[in-house]
Amino acid sequence: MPTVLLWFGKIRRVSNPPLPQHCPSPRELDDLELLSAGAMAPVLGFNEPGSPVILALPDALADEVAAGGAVELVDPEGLPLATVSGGGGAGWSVTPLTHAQYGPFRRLYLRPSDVRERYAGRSFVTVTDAMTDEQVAQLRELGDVAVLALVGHGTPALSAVGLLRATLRVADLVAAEGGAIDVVAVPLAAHGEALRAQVVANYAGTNPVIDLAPGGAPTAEVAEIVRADRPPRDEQGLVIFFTGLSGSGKSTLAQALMDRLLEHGGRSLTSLDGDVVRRNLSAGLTFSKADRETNIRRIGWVAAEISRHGGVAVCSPIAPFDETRQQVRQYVADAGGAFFLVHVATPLEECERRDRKGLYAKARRGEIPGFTGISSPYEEPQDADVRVDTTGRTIDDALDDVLVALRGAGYLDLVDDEAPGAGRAPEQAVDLPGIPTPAADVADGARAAAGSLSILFVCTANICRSPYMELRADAFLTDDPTAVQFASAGTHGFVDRGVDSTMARVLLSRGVSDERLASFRSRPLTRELVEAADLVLTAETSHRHFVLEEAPSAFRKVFTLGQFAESVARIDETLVGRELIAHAGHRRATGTAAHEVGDPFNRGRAAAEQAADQVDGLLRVVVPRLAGTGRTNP
Ligand SMILES: Nc1ncnc2c1ncn2[C@@H]1O[C@H](COP(=O)(O)OS(=O)(=O)O)[C@@H](OP(=O)(O)O)[C@H]1O
Ligand SMILES: Nc1ncnc2c1ncn2[C@@H]1O[C@H](COP(=O)(O)OP(=O)(O)O)[C@@H](O)[C@H]1O
Repeated sequence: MPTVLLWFGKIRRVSNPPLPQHCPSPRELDDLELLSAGAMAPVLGFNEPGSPVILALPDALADEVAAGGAVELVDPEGLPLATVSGGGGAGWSVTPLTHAQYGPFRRLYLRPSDVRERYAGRSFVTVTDAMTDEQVAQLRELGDVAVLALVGHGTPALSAVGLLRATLRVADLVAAEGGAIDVVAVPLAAHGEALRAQVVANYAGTNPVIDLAPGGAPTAEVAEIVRADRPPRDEQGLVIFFTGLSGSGKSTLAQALMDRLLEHGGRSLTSLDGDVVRRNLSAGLTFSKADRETNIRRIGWVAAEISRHGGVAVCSPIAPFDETRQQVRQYVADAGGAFFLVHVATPLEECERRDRKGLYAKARRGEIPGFTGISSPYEEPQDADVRVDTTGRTIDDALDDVLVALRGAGYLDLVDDEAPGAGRAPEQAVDLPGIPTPAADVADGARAAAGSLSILFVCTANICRSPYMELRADAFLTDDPTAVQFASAGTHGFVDRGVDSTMARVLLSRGVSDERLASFRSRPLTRELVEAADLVLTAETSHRHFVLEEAPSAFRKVFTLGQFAESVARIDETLVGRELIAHAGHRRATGTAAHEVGDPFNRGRAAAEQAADQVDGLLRVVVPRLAGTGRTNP
């Protein structure tokens, strides 16, 4: 009880100096909760030899614990949760003080011993994603069930709250038909299969643990919950973060982007400009390394909160340090937003030539110490979504690079707004997605050739990853070159564009002819294209969700490329072609991060080569098995 704890706390503080306090990361807080409840047994503390359950303390505190002292772990609001102490080789033991008292669905976070007692005699199942029709049917068959929703950091496909809402909805549905079904929240962070099995066993005790059929689209009853939890990219909260030297053009481009966004309408917008923030949120901070870091973290924290609520934040500080930029990226990810990094890569000489505020001249004269680029470092980002050198370019032209990249990534479509073609080359003018494709294109003779399988590859803009897949897949056909027909489209596909120039060079270097490259034209995905294909293979899970929103009934034939490769590898080798697809549709591998083919667009040649290698590896597994149909079932 809180009063008793407070009382104990006072006694201890009177007799001993207060313990140093530390607030663990979200993942560590999940681990702490399970450790405190005995849910990880035989793992009982942090940092035990060979255990993945690690607590990272700042050096001074780690030394304190290693020397036999103790540290108090507190939640983000400062409530003491536990002490860790120990040292020696056996790890750090945890002494619980209290556990979190509130938070959404707190009542579902039960101790394993209570769960074993309360739900004795039931079947146990685990979920990490919204349940599919097949899984719901399975639940109905099982009778009385306890559903363990694994909601710890990095484990579920949805947010913890999203997964619990979706699972409770299904539980209500099934319970209404008579079965007893209860949901338990288990804050198990991603630590690998062994620990997961151990934790589940601790909750289930001697009751049977039943695996639900993997994969598939969420059942219609929870589709709304899933959509709200995992909005499509163009509705997701977004942080557009410009970084670059003073005078590189960050504020100018950010302002021009804001204007476009305002003209376009439909999103709530916040500007966090470097100079403006320094006059308000960060007033009083200097340009020391520590103060710059504080400044950027503040901007990042505010921007992340904006993204949490679905807004768009446009930030334009110098942000010279990679580590701080990564922290901001993490804040935004933790808030469920998307982070889009623009490196305004105008070289120092040009920034200094512009010297709009006369600061470079002063810095050169030594009047401003620690000036970025002159006497203080700027660490070039290696992870920018787009890199723009503004030298010798108009603002509109430079901004276009940002807009094309934003659209390519599926976040915002501002390329073809109310002022079409303004300052833009004709081949960059694009149509909005969703425009129905002409029927002639759908029928497209070769694609629908009778007897041969038609495979549709899908990515975002249909100018980089999916064209690579389409043009490259033939190379893995060994016997009959007509056994399988390959095509591609984009969830936000450009209309009638060629292959991205970097990816085109990679394709050329891998033996695809100039002629084939030249004949490729990009296009947006349509429901008809999905329906006409025997199999749809997407670059990323988000594309798969997009396809399923367009054509929910197609779910047995829509996979990420990586997921299909893994499913195929598990299916008996005698199954090929259409049979293989049908089989995989019922026994699909669960999608994992390793299955994603990330977007190399605008990230340079090395990133394109890397994506190409990944795709080649997957096509090598998939294509010969699909082509098997040409041999066994001509
Ligand atoms: N020592 C030093 N180094 C760099 N910049 C300096 C410095 N002193 C003042 N200024 C002016 O402050 C603006 C940069 O502030 P930021 O908040 O964006 O910088 S940081 O991200 O915290 O490093 C920057 O504005 P921008 O030109 O808009 O980038 C400068 O005008
Ligand atoms: N293509 C371009 N994009 C952005 N700025 C440009 C471009 N060409 C010239 N400039 C000029 O460069 C300067 C950039 O200043 P600013 O946007 O304040 O940079 P920062 O915010 O990075 O310090 C402005 O005077 C702007 O007019």
